[in-house]
Amino acid sequence: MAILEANNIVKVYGSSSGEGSTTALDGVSLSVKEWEFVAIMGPSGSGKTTLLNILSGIDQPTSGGVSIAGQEISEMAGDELALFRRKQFGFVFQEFNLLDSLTVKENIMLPMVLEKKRVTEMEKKVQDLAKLFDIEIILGKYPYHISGGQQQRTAVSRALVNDPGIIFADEPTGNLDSKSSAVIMECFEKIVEELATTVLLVTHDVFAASYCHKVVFIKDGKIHSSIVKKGTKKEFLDRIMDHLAVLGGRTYDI
Ligand SMILES: Nc1ncnc2c1ncn2[C@@H]1O[C@H](COP(=O)(O)OP(=O)(O)OP(=O)(O)O)[C@@H](O)[C@H]1O
Repeated sequence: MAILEANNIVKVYGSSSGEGSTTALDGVSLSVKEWEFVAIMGPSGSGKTTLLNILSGIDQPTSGGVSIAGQEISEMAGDELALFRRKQFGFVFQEFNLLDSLTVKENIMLPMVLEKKRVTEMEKKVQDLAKLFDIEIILGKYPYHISGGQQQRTAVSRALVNDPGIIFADEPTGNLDSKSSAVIMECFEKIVEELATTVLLVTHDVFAASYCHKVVFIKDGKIHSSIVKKGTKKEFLDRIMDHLAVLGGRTYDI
């Protein structure tokens, strides 16, 4: 069953008269199934972040609609959308976005505090996620005393505390070395396989994309093609590279 449906999304930045405007998305339709693990790739400026922001309700399309679990988010009012996003979505960004004044444990708990969850429930959730992502021993530390990979695993845990239906991630390995990137992508695999959550990410990183079930390629604001994983990770990585070579644009991280 599809958890996310995007229908003919158009996004124009700037004046609608056309003078100085940029058409970032030009009729994008996309369907993501429950428990699917999908990467969006494409050259710089092709519209990836714009698409992710519209699918996750951060930004509004100029036209077209997005429905999540059967609910049209483009028709929701401000407060209703904010509540829906808090309950249904988890976010992971390149920059980790942790609060330096809070410990790892407090950072993970924060979204549950906002939801006024019971302390025992919050404690259990933090312990379960910390165990799953191997960050139990750093729960009492502050973000500036842990590595980038540990910070990102903290951010991934925080994104999951309210049991979202979908995790949106924008370049989640962009600030990590190759070893930490592999660990983060294994965390996303666990999110899909063990927590039965859908993951949609934007990446320039071919290695990261090779962990996904499917890669959607975007060029000049349009869906260019998509490929589904078959065979080994290495075989999928080679096919992704072949598609990117056809797509052209900037050099990708490998
Ligand atoms: N707020 C904005 N105002 C005006 N134009 C914008 C804005 N945000 C993005 N754009 C333009 O829209 C197009 C798509 O940008 P977007 O950031 O979605 O691409 P991207 O594929 O994520 O790029 P990158 O890989 O470099 O991050 C680009 O031409 C960009 O310059």
